[in-house]
Parts: sequence; C-alpha cells; structure tokens
Amino acid sequence: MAGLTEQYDFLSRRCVWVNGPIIVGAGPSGLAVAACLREKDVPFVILERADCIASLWQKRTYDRLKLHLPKQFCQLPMLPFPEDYPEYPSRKQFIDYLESYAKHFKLSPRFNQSVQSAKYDETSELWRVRAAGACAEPGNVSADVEYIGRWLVVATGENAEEVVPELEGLEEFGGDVKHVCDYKSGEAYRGKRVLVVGCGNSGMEVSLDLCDHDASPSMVIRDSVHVLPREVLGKSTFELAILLMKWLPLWLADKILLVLAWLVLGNVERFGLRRPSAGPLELKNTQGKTPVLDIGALGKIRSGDINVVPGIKRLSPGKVELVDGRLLDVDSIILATGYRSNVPQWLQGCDFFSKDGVPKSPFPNGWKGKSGLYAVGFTRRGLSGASSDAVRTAMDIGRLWGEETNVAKRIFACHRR
Ligand SMILES: Cc1cc2nc3c(=O)[nH]c(=O)nc-3n(C[C@H](O)[C@H](O)[C@H](O)COP(=O)(O)OP(=O)(O)OC[C@H]3O[C@@H](n4cnc5c(N)ncnc54)[C@H](O)[C@@H]3O)c2cc1C
Ligand SMILES: NC(=O)C1=CN([C@@H]2O[C@H](COP(=O)(O)OP(=O)(O)OC[C@H]3O[C@@H](n4cnc5c(N)ncnc54)[C@H](OP(=O)(O)O)[C@@H]3O)[C@@H](O)[C@H]2O)C=CC1
Ligand SMILES: O=C(O)C(=O)Cc1c[nH]c2ccccc12
Repeated sequence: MAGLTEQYDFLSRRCVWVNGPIIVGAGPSGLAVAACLREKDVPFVILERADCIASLWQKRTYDRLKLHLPKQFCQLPMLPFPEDYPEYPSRKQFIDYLESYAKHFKLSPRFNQSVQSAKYDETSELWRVRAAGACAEPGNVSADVEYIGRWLVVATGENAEEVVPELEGLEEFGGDVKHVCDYKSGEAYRGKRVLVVGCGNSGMEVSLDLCDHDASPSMVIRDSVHVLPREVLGKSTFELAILLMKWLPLWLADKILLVLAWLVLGNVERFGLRRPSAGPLELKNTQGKTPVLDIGALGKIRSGDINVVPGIKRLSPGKVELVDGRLLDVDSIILATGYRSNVPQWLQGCDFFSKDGVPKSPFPNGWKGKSGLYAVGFTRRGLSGASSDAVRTAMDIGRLWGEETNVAKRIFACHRR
C-alpha cells in the first residue's frame, strides 16, 4: 500500500502524489511514526537523505558506543528489544533492532532523497516537498523529485548537522582535525597528543576511548558541566530522576540528584569540573543540555590520564594556546562540540519551529503544528520522547485519515445508488 502516483511536470521534474503523510527522516523517530501509521493502515512515504535507515547510528557514531539510558527507555512503540539484550544495548545491537523494526513493519524508505525545501500551499491546502536525489538519472530527467501531500511529518532529528566552532588559527594548525561524528576508535591515535574540544557525553567518552588506546587526550572544558553517575546503588540515575520528578518539584529533584552524585563521585570540582549554578534537570529542560552520565572518564580525569584544560584562545602550527596563557603541543583535534537541527534550512514559511530548528512549544505540545504539520523527535528527551511524539502523531493522522476515507466511501456509495 504505497499510496504514490508519479507524474512529470513541464520541466521534466518528477512529481509524486502521496496519498498520506510525507515523513522526512528514517531515523528512530521516522521509523516509529511510520510503524504506528502502518498499524492503522494509513499509507505514507519516508524520505531519507542517506542510503540506509538510522544513518546517525550507522554512519556517525563511534564503535564503542552503547545506549546510556536503560533499554526500557529506548525501545520504539509496539516492538520491544529482544529479551536477551543487556540493560544498555550496544550500538550494533541498537542498529540490529532498528533494522528488524523496519522489516517487521515493512518500512521501505526512499533512500538518497535529501529534502531541500518544504512549503505549504494555501491554495491547494497541500505540502510541496522537494527532494534532491544523490545522482542524476540518465537522460533528460532531473534527479529532483517533488512530493505532494496532505501531511508533513518532520523527523530529521536534533542531531542532523554537526556544530563546528570557529577557532582562530585553525587553518594554520596543520594537524588532523575532525568532528566526533567522524571518529570511530582511538586506534588511529595511538601515541598521539589529542585535543578533545567539548565535555558532553561525546567528549568524555572519546577521551576515555583515547586513553584505552594509549593516546594522550586533553579535554577542553570552557565553562561548567554536570557529571552524574550512570547508576546509583545499582539503579539507573535516569530512572531515579524520572521517579523524583514525578513526586517532587524540579529544584528538589535536582538537589537530591546532586547529593547522590556527590556521594558516589565525590567532589569533582577539584578536577576542573565546575558544576553549573542551575541543576542538571533544570538545565536539560531549559537549554536541552544533557548531563554527562559517567561511564569511566571521571576515573581517568582523577588519575590524570585525561588532562582537563580551559577554553581555547587560538591555534598555531602544532600548538594550542589556552585562555589561561598555557601553550600545549597537539597532534590532532577532535571537535566534540555538539549537533544541531537542520529544519530552518529547508522548512519554509512556517513559524512553528524556532530559529534553532526545534518546535517553539515545549514538551508535550511540540508535536503538532498547523496545516497538517507534525514534528517527531524534537523533545530533548531522547528516544522515549521520540516514541511519545510518534504515537500521538500517528493517532492524530489516523483519525483525520479515517474521517477523509469515510467521506470518500459515502460519496462512492451515493454515486452507486
Ligand atoms: C552519539 C549519540 C548517542 C545517543 N545516545 C542516546 C541514548 O542512549 N538514548 C537516547 O534516548 N538518545 C540518545 N541519543 C539521542 C538521539 O537523538 C536519538 O538516539 C535518536 O537518534 C533520535 O532519532 P531521530 O530519528 O529523531 O533522529 P536521527 O537519528 O538523527 O535521524 C534523523 C534522520 O533524518 C535524516 N535527515 C536529516 N535531514 C534530512 C533531510 N533534509 N532530508 C532527508 N533526510 C534527512 C538523517 O539522515 C537521519 O537518518 C544519542 C545521540 C547521539 C548523537
Ligand atoms: N549514549 C551515549 O552514551 C551518548 C549519548 N550522547 C548524546 O548525544 C547528544 C550530543 O552530545 P555531544 O556530542 O556530547 O554534544 P553536547 O551538545 O552535549 O556537548 C557539546 C560540548 O561542546 C562544548 N563546546 C561547544 N563549542 C565549544 C567551543 N567553541 N569551545 C569549547 N567547547 C565547546 C560544549 O560546551 P558548553 O556547555 O560550554 O557549550 C559542550 O561541552 C547528547 O544528547 C548526548 O547525551 C552522546 C555521546 C554518547
Ligand atoms: O541521550 C540523550 O541525548 C537524551 O536526550 C536522553 C536523555 C533525556 N533526558 C536525560 C537526562 C539525563 C541524561 C540523558 C537524558
């Protein structure tokens, strides 16, 4: 039940009428909403710029990555993880799960379809979504395709593009510089002095991985950071946080988490890990900053294997000058400086998303816009937030779809009489 009709316009561009929602992105969010729509017999199309599902997980994450939240918070709707999966599935296990999820619900995204623009046409009350193919087709036909449909589901994620900061002197540095999305393992860095810029979950784990491969990482903490233990007395800190937030005001939940963190980790400030004045949950809610869940980097900071350094002033050939005036010799730089949404680059004429590419309405109201627009996976609540958006979105579209098909059935019945 593809629900697609293809035609060519006068510029030989392919136009595809989609009888159902157009979903942009085949990551966990796009797959989850598609699976929920499949259950309701609503046809759809999924457009994906890469040549595979879950491209963030398959192509832009490092080898040793594991989910950092327990598995029950990371599974998608209607199909749990296999029972023999560990509490924190590996990257490979998560990808296998997503592949089997797509297979189970018979989801076949259109790959190599990078959405360049999407616009609501007030006159026809339809979305026009233009996608560029990866390669031009033989003959005169343009590789661009225009998809036209009643509903648009944005599922391109909070991590669609890497953030690359402007660092003075970067061109003169001369050594190898890459974003963490291109980092696979510390193997390539054996014996090297590596500057890791950023101290989020990526910066911490990459620094740990570098230590495990006999490299010498220096990790830049330009400001402050909340590090929490991944577990407290065998219970996941994330689960504990959810429990606390259910019964207590946010500030109190934060206070309790910080006391527990202090009991498990001790005073981390003496190692250069200054805590922000706002609590970890408050910061996650207001700025989307995920606290670091420690899986071993802290031990390496304590032992001095990871050298914590302040902000960067400028780079010069083979060297970095820090804001405190120190000069370090460095062979390579890894930018663990975060990610951003790309929605502002392609979604036009709509004020539902902020300039940062996330819905302006906070959770749980950011999933539905006007004129058949939906956003799945922009809650700053990881995979569990994506699942909750997917279920709501599919319910809503399923209801509208049901109403439309009922009208069509009545017209058909009336015509036959
Ligand atoms: C290293 C890392 C580890 C993480 N670990 C966890 C974790 O343990 N637990 C957790 O809950 N969350 C985690 N997250 C958060 C992460 O956002 C989710 O795991 C999840 O990947 C979100 O799914 P998504 O489908 O919304 O976005 P994505 O996985 O980013 O998928 C979006 C898809 O859209 C495609 N796309 C983007 N732009 C376009 C376009 N213009 N046209 C067509 N296709 C497009 C992309 O190619 C991609 O395949 C992690 C994130 C990172 C970066
Ligand atoms: N499952 C897992 O184990 C993992 C999960 N993740 C998730 O992926 C998402 C992205 O994480 P991550 O890649 O760490 O990105 P984050 O956005 O969480 O962190 C970016 C870091 O880069 C720093 N930074 C940015 N620009 C500069 C600069 N110019 N100079 C110095 N520092 C800079 C930020 O500092 P500042 O705070 O001062 O802005 C911050 O410490 C998060 O949600 C995270 O939880 C990531 C890795 C592993
Ligand atoms: O891993 C991520 O990026 C997430 O967003 C998961 C997440 C949601 N809320 C949190 C609070 C603490 C640590 C991780 C998360």
